[in-house]
Amino acid sequence: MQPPLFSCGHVTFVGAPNAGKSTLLNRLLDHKLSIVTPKPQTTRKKITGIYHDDRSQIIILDTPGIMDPKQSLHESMLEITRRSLRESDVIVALIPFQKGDEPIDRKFASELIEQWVKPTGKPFVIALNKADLVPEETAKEAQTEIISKYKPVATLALSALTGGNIPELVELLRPLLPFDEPIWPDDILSTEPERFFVGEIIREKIFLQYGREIPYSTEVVIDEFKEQHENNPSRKELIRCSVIVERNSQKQIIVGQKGAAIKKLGQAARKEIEELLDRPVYLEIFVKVRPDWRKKKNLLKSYGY
Ligand SMILES: Nc1nc2c(ncn2[C@@H]2O[C@H](COP(=O)(O)OP(=O)(O)OP(=O)(O)O)[C@@H](O)[C@H]2O)c(=O)[nH]1
Repeated sequence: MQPPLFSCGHVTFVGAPNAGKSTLLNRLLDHKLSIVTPKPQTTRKKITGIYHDDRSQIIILDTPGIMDPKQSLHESMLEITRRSLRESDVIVALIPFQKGDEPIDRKFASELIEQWVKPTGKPFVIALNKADLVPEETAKEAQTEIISKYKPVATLALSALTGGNIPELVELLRPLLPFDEPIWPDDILSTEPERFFVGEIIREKIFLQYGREIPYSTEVVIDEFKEQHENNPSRKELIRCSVIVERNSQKQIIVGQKGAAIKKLGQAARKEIEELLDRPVYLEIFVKVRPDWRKKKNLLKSYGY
């Protein structure tokens, strides 16, 4: 008897900031890979997560949310999303339900599908996320409307937060992928290196701890990531990083009174980095002012945008 055919391919998650793309990626992988915060525009770079089961390998590209670009950083983020769409075999357009009179943002949904998804010519699924926020009847009506308007390969109402209809999404995607051997070994969850995730954890803690414009004006750069030698009694991993801000006043906020805020940041980040790496870590954080870094192409390039 022939063994069952194996499917392997690239799927891009695309949608508005805060649609729940990162939550969905983490839910599918059953692992916190992509940082999640209640603030929009948390994801700034493409995150690759690899889903495995005995019949498929789905290489998922989580992308920065689509928004009106207000500065060079946003342009670079949108270019990352465009590139991911080009690399994908299938697209999952994420449209979240919202509380209130309108169950979904119809204007944005139309822009997303007509301007971003359809021009790629790739097969697409529309996932209506946050289905836990609306009654089942509302979700069904929205699905009917979406099918007749945009003619996707399929639609599905799901909840990345509660896990509702997540296995069904995999079942929908599998037949849309090429029949192919797995590209990656089955114990690999991501192709990004450890230092990338270390930077992301620090960025997440900044998003969670500081208010207003601070998270958006901040970038994290890992300057040094060094395993300590056997003869060092603490044998801790040494991680030196820079938190880049745009103005001196922001530096003062990051540091806080007598360094209290940066100490809190360091403690929260270190705890999670140690969980990720499964070894003790010595984390040093420096704050550097780089005026208008979000508008400067050369600086953005050096930060990986
Ligand atoms: N109620 C509800 N909330 C959700 C669901 N999925 C995600 N969220 C919440 O929505 C917020 C944004 O989620 P993210 O996963 O960071 O969204 P994103 O699309 O990756 O956002 P960006 O990084 O801005 O592009 C978080 O507070 C999540 O907890 C869901 O199914 N139901």
